[in-house]
Amino acid sequence: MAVCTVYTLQSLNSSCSISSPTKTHMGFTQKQVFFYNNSGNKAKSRKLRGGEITCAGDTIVIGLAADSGCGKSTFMRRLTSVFGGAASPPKGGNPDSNTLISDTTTVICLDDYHSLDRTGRKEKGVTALDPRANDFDLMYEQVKKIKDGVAVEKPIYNHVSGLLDPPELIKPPKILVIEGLHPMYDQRVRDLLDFSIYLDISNEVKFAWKIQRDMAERGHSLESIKASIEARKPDFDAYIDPQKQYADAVIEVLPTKLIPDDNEGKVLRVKLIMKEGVKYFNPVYLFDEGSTVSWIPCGRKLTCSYPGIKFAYGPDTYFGHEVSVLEMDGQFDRLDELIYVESHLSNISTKFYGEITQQMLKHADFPGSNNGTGLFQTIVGLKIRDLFEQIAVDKSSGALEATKA
Ligand SMILES: Nc1ncnc2c1ncn2[C@@H]1O[C@H](COP(=O)(O)OP(=O)(O)OP(=O)(O)O)[C@@H](O)[C@H]1O
Ligand SMILES: O=C(CO)[C@H](O)[C@H](O)COP(=O)(O)O
Repeated sequence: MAVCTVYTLQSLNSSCSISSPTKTHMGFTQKQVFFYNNSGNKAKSRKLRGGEITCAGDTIVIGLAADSGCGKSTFMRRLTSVFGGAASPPKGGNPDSNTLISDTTTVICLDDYHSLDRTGRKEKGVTALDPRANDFDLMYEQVKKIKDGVAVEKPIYNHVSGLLDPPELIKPPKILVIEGLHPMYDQRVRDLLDFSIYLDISNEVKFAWKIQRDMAERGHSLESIKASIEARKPDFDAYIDPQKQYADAVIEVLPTKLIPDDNEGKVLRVKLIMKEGVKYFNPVYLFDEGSTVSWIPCGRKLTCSYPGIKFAYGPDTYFGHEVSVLEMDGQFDRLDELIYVESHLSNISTKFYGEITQQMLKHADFPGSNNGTGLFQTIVGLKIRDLFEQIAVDKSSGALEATKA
């Protein structure tokens, strides 16, 4: 019979400590243990053999990188929905907070680590994409603390005023998502990530989306949108784009190949590039793992109007890494028929038959729900849930082993 000791459990995580009486469960003498973080607050809990084990430092960290206006917010809404429950800004806090909190996830926007406000950037002649306009030391220090189970006072960059507002308290969640321009730029921050995603929107498509949003919704002129994209491009190429080489999954959005010389940017070709050999992440495949497949699903079971839909799947290399690539060109006419495509995909980490289709139907009004952007964002959301659950199981069995020692 084993009894867990302060020493074995502390060795799991330096920010844990232990107290409380002994409890017997299935012949296994186990303490009812509680962990406290370094500030003395009782931390999160998880179940272990019927006993309640509460431990700081269980937060997994996901990085999502993309340029502004490339669909990060939409992706976050899909991701938090996979975990259930609505995401909202911290209650009673700054109305211009960029943070979104749900039961399981906290999404922080890395714009909050701008070290220069809008005026400061103008005076120094740097863009927000320039590392000199961002405080990577603080970003690292705070993400590390949250990962270790310690709450932090994170700054807020106010996108309305362009100023740095007083900080807000961020408590360690189960899943912390850091989204923004530079989650993978600084090696120290990159090393804290359990999984990373890069949204790679080609220039043509980015331009079309920017026009759609900034002209229709924000009243900007076509000329000013063009000028803003041009002004950001050198820094985007220098500091943002290179991060994709580090990503575990890349969603690449390109113009369609189904319409010759298309320049409308409405029909999209989307690739999901998945790195091989990443712990807790098994790439999705179509029909047969490792084969090269081309599939036109249009016909009896999937309604397709012009220009149709084409899928492709196969192995490739990406920045010297082995990857699997799933591609979808075209768009769905009827989302309920997506189940036909879903049933031909494997390793999708769903909990029940049709879960992808259900998620897509639930958010049919989100941008990209009729094409590969929505489909692949949903799939990546499910893979993140799976990764989180696998890590939790591993940590629980690690704790159990420790208690047996
Ligand atoms: N998958 C998509 N298909 C079509 N348009 C899209 C898609 N994703 C985003 N967009 C367009 O881009 C705009 C920006 O999307 P979103 O707000 O999700 O991006 P963001 O990266 O969070 O932007 P920002 O950082 O500037 O707040 C949307 O309003 C929409 O017009
Ligand atoms: O690239 C951006 C990240 O979303 C913004 O442009 C950056 O945060 C600067 O913000 P603002 O537009 O308020 O000056």
